[in-house]
Amino acid sequence: MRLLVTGGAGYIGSVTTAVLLAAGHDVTVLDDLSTGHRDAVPPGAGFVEGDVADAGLVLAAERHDGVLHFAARSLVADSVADPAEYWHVNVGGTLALLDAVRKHDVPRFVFSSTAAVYGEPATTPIPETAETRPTNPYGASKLAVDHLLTSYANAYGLAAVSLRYFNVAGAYAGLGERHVRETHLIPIVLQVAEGVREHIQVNGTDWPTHDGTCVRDYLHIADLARAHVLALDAAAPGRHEICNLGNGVGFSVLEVVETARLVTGHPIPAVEAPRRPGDPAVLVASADRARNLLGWKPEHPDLARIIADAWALTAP
Ligand SMILES: NC(=O)c1ccc[n+]([C@@H]2O[C@H](COP(=O)([O-])OP(=O)(O)OC[C@H]3O[C@@H](n4cnc5c(N)ncnc54)[C@H](O)[C@@H]3O)[C@@H](O)[C@H]2O)c1
Ligand SMILES: O=c1ccn([C@@H]2O[C@H](COP(=O)(O)OP(=O)(O)O[C@H]3O[C@H](CO)[C@@H](O)[C@H](O)[C@H]3O)[C@@H](O)[C@H]2O)c(=O)[nH]1
Repeated sequence: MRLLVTGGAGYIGSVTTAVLLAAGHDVTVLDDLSTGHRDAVPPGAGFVEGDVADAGLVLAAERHDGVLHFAARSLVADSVADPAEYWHVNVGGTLALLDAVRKHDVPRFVFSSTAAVYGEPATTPIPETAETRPTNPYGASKLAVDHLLTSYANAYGLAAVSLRYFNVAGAYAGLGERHVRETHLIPIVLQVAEGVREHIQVNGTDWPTHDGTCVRDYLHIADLARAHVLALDAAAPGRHEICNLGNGVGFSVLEVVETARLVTGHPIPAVEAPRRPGDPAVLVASADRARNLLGWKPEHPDLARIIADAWALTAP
């Protein structure tokens, strides 16, 4: 297929681009490089520097079979402090992109949704049928797009798939997390191991979890990327499919730090810090739907392996 990948210079978009190319697809990346890197775009993909709202220029030039939409603002705490950009980019930008998709008759649309749409879940692991009550504007903006896609599939026949990622980590094909301002747990923990930071701050030790720290479901980037290739095949006209992507096992912040100590052989000092605004206590996926609909199964569920792959790329 000929595909447009928005956000393909970012962490998840670049790895997925590499996997799509390996699967034989043609890929053009559209990215404004606001948080991504030009050199992360895999060789073999076309590159256009621009905003998602400029997608019409790319889609007008050539017929495309699908769009994979990764470009977004995606930091929970930032979205609480300054929500405007989250609504503008994540909802306004996506709406402009979908206008271009309709105008140029692009049949398939795969969207990076998130576990953050669920908020504090009533049950764990979380199925797609769980109530959606996001605890931060980031999750709310992604949920708004999920609703948008349902209506576009129903009314305009779009073949849409929302993939609700839980916490993506690790590295693949020489590509890993490389944010200028890093906020994600595993890359920060590895920066401590590397000696770039003195310690890891544990954001809250009084959460209602077994050790008082937040629990997340960490998924290998290679497994996540593969789900996108499967989603393109599963997409059906007039349907909006929603699938969680996670391993179904949760690890606390302290368990992640301890695993990273074992993997790296470094002490990784941890200090207690206040809770981070917008954080839910526990997010663990039920990914049964992805298994059944996409035929997807994680191949690298081991947390130590996920951390080791990231460490292999960053280790001094
Ligand atoms: N990292 C995770 O654990 C996680 C979990 C759930 C969902 N997601 C979603 O996955 C997607 C990718 O996340 P990531 O971690 O790779 O983030 P990232 O910041 O590394 O990548 C985002 C990319 O989009 C580009 N971009 C941002 N705004 C743009 C715009 N208006 N026009 C064009 N390009 C733009 C950035 O330059 C960057 O290259 C996001 O939609 C995010 O919400 C991530
Ligand atoms: O220095 C740090 C960094 C993080 N954390 C905690 O570690 C957990 C995981 O945090 P992080 O790695 O920042 O991921 P999340 O905030 O869970 O968000 C990620 O995972 C979500 C899905 O669960 C996605 O929607 C988001 O885009 C993605 O950033 C949270 O409890 C954080 O408060 C710390 O304690 N110290």
